[in-house]
Amino acid sequence: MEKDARCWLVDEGTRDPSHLEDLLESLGWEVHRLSPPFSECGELESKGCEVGVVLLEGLSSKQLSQLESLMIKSHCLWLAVASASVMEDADHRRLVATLCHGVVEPESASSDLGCLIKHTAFLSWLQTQDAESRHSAAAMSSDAAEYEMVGTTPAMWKLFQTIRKVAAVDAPIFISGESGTGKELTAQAIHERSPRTSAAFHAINCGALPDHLIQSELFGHEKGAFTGAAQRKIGRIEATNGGTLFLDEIGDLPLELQVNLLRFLETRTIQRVGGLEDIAVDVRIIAATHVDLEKAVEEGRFREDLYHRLNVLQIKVPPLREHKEDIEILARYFFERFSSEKASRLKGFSREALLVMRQYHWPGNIRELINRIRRAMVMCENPLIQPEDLGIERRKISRHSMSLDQARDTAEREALVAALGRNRHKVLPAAQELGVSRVTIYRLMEKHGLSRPEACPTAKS
Ligand SMILES: Nc1ncnc2c1ncn2[C@@H]1O[C@H](COP(=O)(O)OP(=O)(O)OP(=O)(O)O)[C@@H](O)[C@H]1O
Repeated sequence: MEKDARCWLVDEGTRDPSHLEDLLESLGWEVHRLSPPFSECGELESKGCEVGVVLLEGLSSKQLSQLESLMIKSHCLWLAVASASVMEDADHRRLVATLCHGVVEPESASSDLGCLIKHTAFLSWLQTQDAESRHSAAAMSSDAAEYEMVGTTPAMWKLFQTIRKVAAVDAPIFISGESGTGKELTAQAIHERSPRTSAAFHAINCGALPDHLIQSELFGHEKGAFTGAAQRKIGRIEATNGGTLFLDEIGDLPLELQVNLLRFLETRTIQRVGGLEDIAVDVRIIAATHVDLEKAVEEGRFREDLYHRLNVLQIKVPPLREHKEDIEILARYFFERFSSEKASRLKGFSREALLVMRQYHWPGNIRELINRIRRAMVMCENPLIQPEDLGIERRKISRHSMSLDQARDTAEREALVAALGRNRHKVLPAAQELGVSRVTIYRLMEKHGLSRPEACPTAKS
């Protein structure tokens, strides 16, 4: 054992006060003692200890609760030395069950502690490495952060690349995708990267407005145009002059208004309700729907000519189940974003919660993920969010059986996607990380149907 292995030690025991310290030092550990009051111990990061040992003996309940807070705040992993009689107490039991990675009886510490602390320190080191690579993956997706869109998978890189391309031109865009996948966010990202960025971005949900209001909402009206029109009203299209108008749920636009919208797209002018004047307006239209618009055209519910006018450029936002490898990074992103709402003892997600999130089908996509995480952050009573806090019923998790080959394939694909994501889809560093050749990476990408983006989007391109 190298001498620079450092550990914390809490030992207020009534037995031989230096027994554990001597033992740890004889095993090659540099021991740093923590003594009450634990609330004054400050941050524990300074000494570079990866692991801590707590003797659960001789601590008052106040000291125990201060110690618990200290352990939650610390970044190291903890081991308990506790006798069976101490473990009969519920508070001691909870501390061990929720915050410790191992427990040994005082009598067997001399024989068992050495091995346990070595393994725990190694686990702590692995976790630090993992956190760093996740951190750098998040930093690498800073292009995405520019749109406030998170994602490191090929599906999301493709989306970011398309956003950049379509932002540069001024044609209408049609965004399709299931509810909650990020269609509005995509529209906003396009606007922000387009030459129209300094003008307004307005979003209107065509399905949320009653038919009699939507015409005046979109086109405005003149004073006295109809009963109740006491003032002239500027419509959303006119108010967006110079900018981008996002028409969500375009499939719900009544047929007569589809005619007016088509006219606007063809002439670039509008008429307010009750007005005769043609008003020139320069607005880029981005439309979206989560229903099959082609089918609506076939069934005569949507005008074919308007469909073609709107459908010049297409973007499909993938459902969350098609980029499951992003779930963990999205979950951690939203956890940070809502961290002001969380209980102070909450530290993150348990492995089981992450696993359940990966297995779940996410019919409500990213919106559902956000809602479940916010709920879990409020409801959770442990330091780590558990599957039940997320409210995902186990029966809703796909539990289809898998052969060993399928399981290997899934693991291979996940490792590949994660390595490419962490390395901005550059093959060489991903190959080095996975310990394989570039040729193998290309072969695996082909095998798993992963295409490499032509060029990664950059923040200032
Ligand atoms: N890639 C992403 N990264 C971070 N947040 C996202 C991402 N995609 C979507 N969101 C968030 O998910 C929520 C739902 O997104 P959005 O409203 O854009 O979906 P939508 O497809 O337009 O939904 P609907 O069809 O119901 O109108 C929003 O809070 C949005 O900020």
